[in-house]
Amino acid sequence: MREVRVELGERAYDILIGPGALPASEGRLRAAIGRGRAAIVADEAVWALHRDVVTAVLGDLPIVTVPSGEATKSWSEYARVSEALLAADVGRDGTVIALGGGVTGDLAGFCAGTLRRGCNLIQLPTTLLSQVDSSVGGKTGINSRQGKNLVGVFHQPSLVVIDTALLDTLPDREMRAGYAEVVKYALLGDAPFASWLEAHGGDVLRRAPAALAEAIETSCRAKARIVAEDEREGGRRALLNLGHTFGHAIEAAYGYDGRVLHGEGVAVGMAMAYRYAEAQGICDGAEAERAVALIAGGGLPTTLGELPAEPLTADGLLTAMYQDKKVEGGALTLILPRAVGDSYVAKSVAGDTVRAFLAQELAEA
Ligand SMILES: NC(=O)c1ccc[n+]([C@@H]2O[C@H](COP(=O)([O-])OP(=O)(O)OC[C@H]3O[C@@H](n4cnc5c(N)ncnc54)[C@H](O)[C@@H]3O)[C@@H](O)[C@H]2O)c1
Ligand SMILES: O=C(O)C(=O)C[C@@H](O)[C@H](O)[C@H](O)COP(=O)(O)O
Ligand SMILES: [Zn+2]
Repeated sequence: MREVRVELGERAYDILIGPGALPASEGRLRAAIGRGRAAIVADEAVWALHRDVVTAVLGDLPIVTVPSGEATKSWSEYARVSEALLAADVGRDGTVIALGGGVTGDLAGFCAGTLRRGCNLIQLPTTLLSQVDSSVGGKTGINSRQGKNLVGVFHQPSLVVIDTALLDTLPDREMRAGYAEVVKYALLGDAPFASWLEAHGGDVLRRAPAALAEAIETSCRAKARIVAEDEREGGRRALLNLGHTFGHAIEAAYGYDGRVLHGEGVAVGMAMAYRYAEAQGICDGAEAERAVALIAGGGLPTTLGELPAEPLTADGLLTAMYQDKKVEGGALTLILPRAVGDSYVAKSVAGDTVRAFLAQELAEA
């Protein structure tokens, strides 16, 4: 089994990666749970598919299932799940075990972070996206009417167990959506990884075990390094948001109804960040082209025109972008690429310039 440590002092934890990592980690899971009461919060589709392997390892714990899909990151599910955990007697010394993709992990993590002012959290991610990104780093939360992830807390897990065998049942579209976040690590700061993905991305998407484990470990190492340097996004962690200011605005415009998945919004958002940077003279055209090709090579959309028909407007998208948590002093912050494998945090980005860019993107869609 591969192991990655997130070096966060007294909140440090391990990420265990591999096919069969879940059954192989029984002892580590029991130690992480300790003596308090534990309960599982599970995506209902994942529970139906994988309950046997989970109960074989964890026994018959109280289980709270949540509906599959982004709409679950809501106030109503936050209230319902929190009440169910309290009813199951999960104490401050207790543990919430999140089983599912990023939706379940973000929601269950937020419940754990606020239940009795914070209890233990274990992440058992079951999508490629959650295995390379959302289960690590402690960002938890829900969406609000105003936008994406606007209510939440930083709450680190005490253990992350990534059983890559669980991906065998993941639909191909979800594999591609998770691959967008894999490509993100390459684009934001790892040019050799970009070259590796150009050669082996197809193997990752086909779930070839060696390529999959390599991509997941490389992604988790990249995220662990950045999170250890800047846990609460005071600076460098914002790089992990490459493509997300555009992407979150796109997701909001589609109403979180499943037509545009998070990874798909991020894919288009990253391509837009490269085109924006090229238009501003920050990034060379050939580099932007290479980045967009890497994203498209994963079977992902790179333009607004490839998304389902929806009456998007530049003003609507820009308004959503101003809900971004990176806004400072009323001005946009964007993660902008200089090249493949090199991006930086750009503050005080002029809204008018972005509006004109959005109008251009929509005109070409
Ligand atoms: N906290 C973070 O740092 C962070 C990072 C990236 C993304 N996110 C969030 O993660 C969410 C997206 O997560 P996601 O892409 O995992 O989506 P998801 O949780 O909605 O899961 C995608 C779909 O796959 C199904 N599924 C999950 N595991 C399966 C399996 N093994 N077999 C079959 N089906 C399975 C689910 O039922 C669901 O329909 C977004 O809300 C995004 O904002 C958070
Ligand atoms: O962990 C981070 O930091 C990230 O930005 C990872 C992103 O992939 C993820 O989508 C995150 O939830 C976005 O964070 P937000 O702060 O923009 O809500
Ligand atoms: Zn993301």
